[in-house]
Amino acid sequence: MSLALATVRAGEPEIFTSLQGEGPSAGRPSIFVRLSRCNLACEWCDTAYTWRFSGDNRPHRDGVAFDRAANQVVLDEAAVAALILDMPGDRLVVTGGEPLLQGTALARLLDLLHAHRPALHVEVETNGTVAPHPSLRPLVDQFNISPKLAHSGNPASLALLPERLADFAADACSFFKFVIAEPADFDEVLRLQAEYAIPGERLFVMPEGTSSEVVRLRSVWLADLACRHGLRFSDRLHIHLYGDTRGT
Ligand SMILES: C[S@@+](CC[C@H](N)C(=O)[O-])C[C@H]1O[C@@H](n2cnc3c(N)ncnc32)[C@H](O)[C@@H]1O
Ligand SMILES: Nc1nc2[nH]cc(C(=O)O)c2c(=O)[nH]1
Ligand code: SF4
Ligand SMILES: [Mg+2]
Repeated sequence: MSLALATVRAGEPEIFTSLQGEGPSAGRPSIFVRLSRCNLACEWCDTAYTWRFSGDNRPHRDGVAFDRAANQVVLDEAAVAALILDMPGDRLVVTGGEPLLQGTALARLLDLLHAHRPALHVEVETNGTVAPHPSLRPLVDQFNISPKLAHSGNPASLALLPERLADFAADACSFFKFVIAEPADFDEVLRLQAEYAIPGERLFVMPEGTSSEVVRLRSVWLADLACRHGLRFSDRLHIHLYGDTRGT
């Protein structure tokens, strides 16, 4: 089995250390591993290089066809584990692309890592459309679920799957993180919160943006809305620190 990973440059997997920039663990030094491929196609995706291989931006149920574009490298789990174990730290963030599309291979990777680092805390960033593979679920401490709202450009029939959202909403290890571009997007969050009974403690709103200035400008009114509705606010620390740079 092997894993398809995103790259920071041709052939070099995107595995890096940075502060977790978003969500409940923001500010914590973490090792990141970014997998490639996605089953959605958000118009404002800040990592489109992980899935835009074919040039065809329409959402795909089963992900775009793999090809060995410069944006992807395929490695076996043992090689990926060795690269990660070479880096200090007990927190891992698995992201992508949509990492849960490679659930079984990811479970094998986490098994290898846990054997060497039993205290490893694992977070998975996911769009909330894919059920974690049964072998994967016990190996993950925290899911950061970012369901895609209408402004992402994905049809709700692909992006907002009731069964998936209900399962994650019922799981105390899952934290929701909704990307907001306009105040009207907030209304959609409130509807989903009511529909799936997501507690405010596990619901973050986060400004859309890949520059510090845009994130800051959107944060002003978004923070006010979060306060008024008892929801948590997530900044994008890495954007303020490094801008829109691969591997940060
Ligand atoms: C690149 S995605 C990868 C994981 C998964 N595909 C998902 O969407 O959750 C990682 C996180 O970045 C967020 N994101 C992507 N592009 C963004 C943008 N332009 N502004 C704000 N957040 C963005 C996603 O919503 C998600 O929370
Ligand atoms: N520093 C940093 N924090 C992050 N939190 C979630 C990220 C992601 O791309 O999933 C991310 C990222 O790309 N960089
Ligand atoms: S689901 Fe995540 S990786 Fe996929 S297009 Fe949207 S933001 Fe990008
Ligand atoms: Mg990112």
